[in-house]
Amino acid sequence: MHIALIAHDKKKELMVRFTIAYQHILKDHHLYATGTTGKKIMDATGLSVHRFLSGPMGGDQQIGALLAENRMDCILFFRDPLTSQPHEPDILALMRLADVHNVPIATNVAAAEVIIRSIKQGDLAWREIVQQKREEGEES
Ligand SMILES: O=C(CO)COP(=O)(O)O
Repeated sequence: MHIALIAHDKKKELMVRFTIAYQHILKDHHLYATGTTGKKIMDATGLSVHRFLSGPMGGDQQIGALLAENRMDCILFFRDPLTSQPHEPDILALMRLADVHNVPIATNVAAAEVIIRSIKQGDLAWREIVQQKREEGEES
């Protein structure tokens, strides 16, 4: 499973604690993150994370590009709804693309816990079929 991890500044500590708690599941998947979030996760857990640019510099858009190609299977995005973000349009675009492509997206830790447990149970295995179809389409 290709999993994107993103957290706004006031939610980064929560994301770090989340990734420590679910490290035993996350370690079996391909992890991606925006720049600062990814660094904090790697420092705290030792997990291998592919880091994109920092969110305000275009990291959300880079993850959005993978979503648009159906190369991302779920997004765990701990948003801060109480602080305005300079790159709000990028954030909205990311969430829109998740809806366009039916990619599960959690925007808070409670939803992220549901998604991570369902990944463990294999409930998102249907995403592998989506990926397979995409790869077949690329070959033809
Ligand atoms: O701003 C973000 C998401 O919108 C997160 O970016 P950073 O992980 O680089 O702080």
